[in-house]
Amino acid sequence: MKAFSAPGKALIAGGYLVLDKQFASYVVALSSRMHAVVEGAHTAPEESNTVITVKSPQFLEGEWSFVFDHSSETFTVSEVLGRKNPFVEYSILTMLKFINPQFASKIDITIFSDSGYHSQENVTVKKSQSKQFAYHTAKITDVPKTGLGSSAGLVTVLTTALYSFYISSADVTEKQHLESIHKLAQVAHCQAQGKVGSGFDVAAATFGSIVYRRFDPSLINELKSGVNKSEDSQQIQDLVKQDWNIRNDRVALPSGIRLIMGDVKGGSNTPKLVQKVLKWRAEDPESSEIYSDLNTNNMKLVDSLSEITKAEQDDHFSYAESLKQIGNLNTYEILKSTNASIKPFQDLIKATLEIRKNLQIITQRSGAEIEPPQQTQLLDRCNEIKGVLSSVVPGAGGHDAISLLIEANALENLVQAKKEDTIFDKVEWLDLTEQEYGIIIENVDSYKEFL
Ligand SMILES: Nc1ncnc2c1ncn2[C@@H]1O[C@H](COP(=O)(O)OP(=O)(O)OP(=O)(O)O)[C@@H](O)[C@H]1O
Ligand SMILES: C[C@@](O)(CCOP(=O)(O)O)CC(=O)O
Repeated sequence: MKAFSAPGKALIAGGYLVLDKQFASYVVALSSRMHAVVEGAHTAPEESNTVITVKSPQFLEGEWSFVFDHSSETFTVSEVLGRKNPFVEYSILTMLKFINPQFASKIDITIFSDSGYHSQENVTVKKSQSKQFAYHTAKITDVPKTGLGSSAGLVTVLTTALYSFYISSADVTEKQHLESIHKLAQVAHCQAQGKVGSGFDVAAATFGSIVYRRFDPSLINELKSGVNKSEDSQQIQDLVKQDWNIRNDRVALPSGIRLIMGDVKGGSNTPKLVQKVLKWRAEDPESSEIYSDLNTNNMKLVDSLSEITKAEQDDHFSYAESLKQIGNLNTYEILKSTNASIKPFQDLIKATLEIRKNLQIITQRSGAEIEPPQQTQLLDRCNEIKGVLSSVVPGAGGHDAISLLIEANALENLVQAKKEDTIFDKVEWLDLTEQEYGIIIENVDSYKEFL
C-alpha cells in the first residue's frame, strides 16, 4: 500500500494570458490536497481482466469500477457500476495506454479530498491524529466547488498512484518521473474535459508553486486513436518522451509573506468569461497592447518577489526590520515611504496595481466580469488594511474569490477588519497556506482509520 497527495492552486498572476504560450504566469500551490491510497497486485496468469476500483468515500455513490479486457484489440474500459466519472476514466485509460500492461491486475485506490476544494455545508468531519476529512451527503457532481482545481488534483494524484503501481521502483518525486506524470495527467485531464486548457492547474498539482508557461495545445489535439493497441501505446510513450517546452520554474513566496485566500461566496462561470475575453482579444485592435502591458507587470510582480527573497538572503536583520515596517503600514502608506529598503515591496505593489488596472480595462471592454466594480471596492478596501501588500482576483477572476499577499502577522488585522466593516460580510478568510511542493509521498498509516 502506498499513499500520495497533490495540491490545489491559485493563479495569482497570468489569468487569460496563460492560455497563450508566449506568456508566463505565477501559480501558487495551496495546502488543500487531493490524496490517493493505492493497493494492488497482479492476478493469476489465466485472468484476462484488469479491474481498477476507485473509491471516493466522502461522496454519495463515490465508487467507480473499471474493467480492462486484455484480450480486446483496443484500449477501452467499461465501468461496471453504471456510473460516470470522466476524470477517473481518462486517468486510467491514459495510464493503460502508456504502460500497455501484459499482466492482469486488481488495483484499489481510495481518494480523499481536503476540505478546501468544496463548500462545507452539511458535512460530517472525521478526524485521526494527523488527518481530517469532511464527508458529504451528496454525489461529487452535486457538491459546490470552491475553485481550487479538484479535477486537476484528482487526475494528478490518481495518475501518480497508478504510475507507482506499474513502475513500482519509481520515486515519483524525482524530476524525470514528475515530468512523465505531468504529461500523462495533462492528457487525461484535457480528454476528460473535452478541451485543451492552459493546464496550469495540473502543472501546480504536479510541481507545486511555479512560474508556468503552457505547452502547445497541438501536442494533445493531434492524438488520434490508432488502429491497434501497440500504435496507441507507442503514441503516448512518444508523447511522454517528447520535450513539451513548458516552463515550470519552482518558486516560493519570500519568508514572512503569506498568501491569503478569501472566499466571496459568489461563483463565476469560467468558460463564459474566457469566451468573452477571447472574443474581445480577437476584435479590439488595442488588445495586444493591453495584453503586453499586463504581461510586463505580471513579470514585474514575479521579479519583485525574487528581489524580496534576495533581500532576505543578503541581510536577515534589515529584512526583518523592513517586514516589521510594512506590517504597520497599509498598501498606500508603503508606496509613500522613502525608506530604500522597502523598494522591492513597493515594486510588488506597483505591479499589482498595474495588473488590476489592465484587468479592469478588459472587464469594461470585453464585458467579462473579471474585476467587476464590487470586487474593485473590496480589493481597494483590503489595501487599506495594515500589512496588506497586494490584493487581486485570482485565476479567471469574477465573483469566486480574492487573494492577498500580506505580511504574515497581518492576518489578525484582516480578521479584525471583518468584524468592523460590513463590506467583509460576504468574505470568508480561508485556512490555506502556500505549498512549495506538488506531488508528495504520504505516510500510509495516517489514512488507515479512514479506509
Ligand atoms: N474527490 C473527488 N472524488 C472523485 N471525483 C472527483 C473528486 N474531485 C473532483 N472529482 C471529479 O472532478 C469533477 C469536477 O471537475 P470540474 O472540471 O467540473 O471542476 P474543476 O475545474 O476541477 O473545479 P474547481 O477548479 O472549481 O475545483 C467531478 O465531477 C469529478 O468527476
Ligand atoms: C482564465 C484562465 O486563464 C484561468 C482560470 O483560472 P481558474 O479556473 O479561475 O483558477 C483559464 C485557464 O488558464 O484555464
